[in-house]
Amino acid sequence: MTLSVWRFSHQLLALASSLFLLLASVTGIILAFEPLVEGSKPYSASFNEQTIGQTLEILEAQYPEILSLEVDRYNRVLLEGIDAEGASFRYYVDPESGKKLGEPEEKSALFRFTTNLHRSLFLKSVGRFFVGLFSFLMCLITITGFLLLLQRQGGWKKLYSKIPKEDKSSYYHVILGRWFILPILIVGATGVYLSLEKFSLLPPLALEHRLPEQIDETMDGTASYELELFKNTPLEELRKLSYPFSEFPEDYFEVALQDRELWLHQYTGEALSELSYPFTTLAQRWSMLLHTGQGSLLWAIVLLLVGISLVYFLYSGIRIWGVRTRKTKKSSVVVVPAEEADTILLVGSETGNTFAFAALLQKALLDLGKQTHVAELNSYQMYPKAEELIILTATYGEGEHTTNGRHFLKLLDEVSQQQTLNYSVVGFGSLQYPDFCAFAIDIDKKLAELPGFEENNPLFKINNQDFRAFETWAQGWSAKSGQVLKLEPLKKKKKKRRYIPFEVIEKSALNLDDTFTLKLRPQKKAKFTSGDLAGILAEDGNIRQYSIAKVAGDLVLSVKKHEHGLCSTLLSQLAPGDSLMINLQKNHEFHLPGFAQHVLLIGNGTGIAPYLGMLEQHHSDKEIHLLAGLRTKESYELYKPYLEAYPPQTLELAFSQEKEGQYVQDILQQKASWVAKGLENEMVIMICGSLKMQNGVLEVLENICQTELGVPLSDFENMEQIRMDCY
Ligand SMILES: Cc1cc2nc3c(=O)[nH]c(=O)nc-3n(C[C@H](O)[C@H](O)[C@H](O)COP(=O)(O)O)c2cc1C
Repeated sequence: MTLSVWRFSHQLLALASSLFLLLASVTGIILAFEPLVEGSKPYSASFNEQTIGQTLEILEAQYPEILSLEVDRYNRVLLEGIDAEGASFRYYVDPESGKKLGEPEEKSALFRFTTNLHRSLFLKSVGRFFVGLFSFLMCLITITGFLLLLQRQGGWKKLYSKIPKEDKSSYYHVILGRWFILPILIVGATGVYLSLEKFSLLPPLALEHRLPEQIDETMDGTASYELELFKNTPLEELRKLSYPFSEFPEDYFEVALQDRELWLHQYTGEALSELSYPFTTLAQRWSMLLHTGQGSLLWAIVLLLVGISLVYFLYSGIRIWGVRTRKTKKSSVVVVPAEEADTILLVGSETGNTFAFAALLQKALLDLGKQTHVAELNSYQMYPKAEELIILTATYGEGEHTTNGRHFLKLLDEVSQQQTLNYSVVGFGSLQYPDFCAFAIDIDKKLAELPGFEENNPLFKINNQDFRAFETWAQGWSAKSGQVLKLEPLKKKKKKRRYIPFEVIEKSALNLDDTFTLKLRPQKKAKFTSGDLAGILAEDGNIRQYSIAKVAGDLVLSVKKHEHGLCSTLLSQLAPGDSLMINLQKNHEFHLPGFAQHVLLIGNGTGIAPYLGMLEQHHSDKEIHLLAGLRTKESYELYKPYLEAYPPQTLELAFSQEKEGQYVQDILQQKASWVAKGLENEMVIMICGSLKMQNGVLEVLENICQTELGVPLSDFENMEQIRMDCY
């Protein structure tokens, strides 16, 4: 079965039973306190291997007439009898001294009310039926959830491996799911079992004893505690012992032990009848214990946590579902039929984000007059008028296809187009997964092999739905086609951005590369750190983001002035004393992780900026190396004051426009064995700057890992040892 079927079932079942589950969870939380309250009362005894016989001897010496003796789940010994004044009594006793401990109390009104609600919703049999049904649905929800978890984690072996942090609700939904799946399944299954039993759908629990035809007439006065069974059976084995009605040998002891029931001749101790409990009785008792926690404080606490976790699952599940439905609503407003379109935009998406990118692209293509048809990968068909095919796709599982793209590779073989299609593939993935954009890579390879397809733009991979990277791809497309694709900014969440005023403290002159640095001081309380992003609103209403450094509390950024760059022009015109509004955004993935002791910072051009702050902040607690790619020696002057104030352990500079014509990749390759050793010793490598440089560096790193260590780079990516912020 496919991922989407499991997800659909999981969501549908959860939605259908959400009200019941909420009610059952809240009442379950209250009822989990019952065993805690009961267990805390001072009536429980420790039996210390005491036998039934020893207990009877102690009790018979103190109480003139005993009717029955019962040991309950809390190890409380309940004695029923008639006292010297002829009055009947029923109380807990200490089996070692025979002393009265206290009288059984009635179940509290709160627990009675809640039990009724939990068991039958106050609807008697009808209610019980629904409770049983919903308990069954809860089992199905748990099983489908587990299958989704397996899919997500990439199999059993990785079930407890790291969970990439996406949004908070999914993250904790999965974390709690891993821990509570088994207890929830137990609660659900025992709930179903107890309901079946109440509807007499299971064999009856009562045993059918039969007396033998002949009963020994002996009445020799042997004391009951002398009887063999009582002498040899520990008290903890006993559930209930009922004394004979009279002294006649036809009346017998009724003994219920943990595993069987006996009728004992009251003088000879002969077993007149002995029947073992069938499986159903034991299952009923275990179900009761596991469903209610009665008798086990530890399990009662687990049940309490199960109740709380179920409430959280409902809350987070509804949030996840809401977010997905919103995202999956494909915002493509214009519908161009496949038969009419000259441009085909096919999308592989699971949770809808890629559709949001596709919608922007479709809009931009339509603006260029291209008749753009948008569809899922699985809808691939003949496109009689198409000239161009653009594929945007995510990757799931262990580098696998999205559900809506699972037939695509097969369809490519089966459906042949009449004319040649120019194609471009854009992969959306996450570097937190070992097989980054693997599905896009597969598609790209397949198209390259098939006749009738010609590559228009090379495969482009985007990490973490990075809109800046998508813009870079669009620029590549524009350069190739000679038409400018104008993408509207991605409307992610309609979060109100908070802008904080900063004052310009310093601005360097433009260097040969048209690059300059800005030092800005917050005019209000502002929380940020090196590696975070500064969003600056340009005249066209779009926001440009810059990686920033925090140096002595000030914000430092490096900007390359582009000829037509609205934002970079605006920034280049600032002078000390001017004010600038900045929207600060946390960029956790590009912070130095706490565990890192050795760090290799790799950057080119303006991508060096965040490192200036990291060097200052972590100068004393980490060993930091910097490998920087610049055009000329003069380009270095911009960063020199910062790097001299807090110099890295080693500084390597690659100048692409000087005689030696070096790139950071070249230096990295020269240091291959040092890099490999570092990675083995938990060194963290950070990469900031152009995507071209990032791709080159990743290629060299992959090569180093394979040749020097015999492992893929993804091993280190998964350990969060590779961190990137490229654009
Ligand atoms: C369960 C799961 C598995 C994923 N597996 C991969 C993977 O193997 N490779 C990869 O590059 N990205 C992987 N991703 C990341 C997604 O492909 C990425 O977040 C993508 O942008 C999601 O797009 P969508 O919202 O359109 O589905 C995975 C994400 C999830 C939730």
